[in-house]
Amino acid sequence: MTIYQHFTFDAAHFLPHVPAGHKCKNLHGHTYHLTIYIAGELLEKEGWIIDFSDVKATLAPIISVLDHHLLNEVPGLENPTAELLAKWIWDKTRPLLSGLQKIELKETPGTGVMYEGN
Ligand SMILES: Nc1nc2c(c(=O)[nH]1)N=C([C@H](O)[C@H](O)COP(=O)(O)OP(=O)(O)OP(=O)(O)O)CN2
Ligand SMILES: [Zn+2]
Repeated sequence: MTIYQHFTFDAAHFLPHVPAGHKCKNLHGHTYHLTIYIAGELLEKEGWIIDFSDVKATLAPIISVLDHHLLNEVPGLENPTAELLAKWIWDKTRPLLSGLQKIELKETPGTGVMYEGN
């Protein structure tokens, strides 16, 4: 069984490696939508895979590094594309959440990335 939990955070960024004149070279912001998928066995007594509260508590310190910050200043996010941000979130979350299966990160209503660790 797989459960999921949705988070949002707001952050500014610019993309340093796009060609001159590309709009994303300018500082701008997004409301990111992050969905975390966790797979595991149903615990018989509790009737759940993991308490959603525990997932929220695990993600909180990771998201707080991003929320209302300039992503380019976060170590490891000097080129904060959606792809590299998803990988960064995965790399921070995976050691803390053993059943982590997939993350989805939407940068705009119509664009985003899915990452399963490879
Ligand atoms: N593969 C990727 N392409 C782009 C990324 C990315 O992370 N991965 N990022 C950007 C920029 O961050 C940009 O802010 C997003 O631009 P865009 O999709 O054009 O979004 P808009 O809302 O500005 O689109 P409009 O159609 O102009 O409203 C670009 N590409
Ligand atoms: Zn952007």
